[in-house]
Amino acid sequence: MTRLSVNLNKIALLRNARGGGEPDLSRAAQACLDAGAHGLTVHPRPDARHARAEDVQALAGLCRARDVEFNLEGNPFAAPRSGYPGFLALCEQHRPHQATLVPDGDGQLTSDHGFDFARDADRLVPVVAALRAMGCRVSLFADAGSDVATAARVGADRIELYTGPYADAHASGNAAAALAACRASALQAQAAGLGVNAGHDLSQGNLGDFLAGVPGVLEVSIGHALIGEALYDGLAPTVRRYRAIVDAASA
Ligand SMILES: CC(=O)[C@@H](O)[C@H](O)COP(=O)(O)O
Ligand SMILES: NCC(=O)COP(=O)(O)O
Repeated sequence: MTRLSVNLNKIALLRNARGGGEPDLSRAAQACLDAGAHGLTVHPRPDARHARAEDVQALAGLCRARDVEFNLEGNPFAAPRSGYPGFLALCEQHRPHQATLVPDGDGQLTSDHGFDFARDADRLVPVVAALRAMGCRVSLFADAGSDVATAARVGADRIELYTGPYADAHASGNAAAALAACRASALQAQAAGLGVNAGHDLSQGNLGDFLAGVPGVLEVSIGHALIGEALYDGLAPTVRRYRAIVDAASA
């Protein structure tokens, strides 16, 4: 069964544009859960452009109260700074159910690659161990075609396949090769004992084909397209449509 985690970064981005409290992240979170989202995701960035440390606290509490998964994303190697205590500190304070590690540079517009496992494996080992000791499931952002089995050797529970290239290929009408690469990496990860999540630029237009082509995806985290589509159709109806897609793929 594939679970839907709604990423709320873009609600926070809109709120921050005016510096006040609207749109209210907790209200949006409640609406997503009421409409059937299985969990919530945020990816606070060190520049605090969208989700912030106080949002992490609020959403962690809400997810605990609603007994749903809270997925916190971030780069464990990014330096703490004013307003961003660092990814491990956020996990230590708020204990997300899942910590998804993403190797973003500080200045990146958005996530655009997974870990280089040959280079990063050694320094991931203590980080993964520390997060697991906090009780977090650990997922590592991974490119299709990378050496995903290494994620098991560093102690991770899951990988999250970076689906940006698949989404781009789907938009240009020729997703077969990108989908085959995701499928091969998912099978490789599963053979190594890892669970497989997926995310980035998934949308109502490409999600069904993705789930039909990649077996056993446990969770998709979706934000940018979902929040954009919700501008036209409303947040609750949009979440319900995503739920229908993941439910159909899981049937
Ligand atoms: C890991 C991933 O693909 C998402 O977290 C994505 O990075 C969303 O972040 P932004 O909303 O900052 O683009
Ligand atoms: N992990 C991916 C995520 O949380 C959402 O990515 P996007 O849908 O905002 O591109």
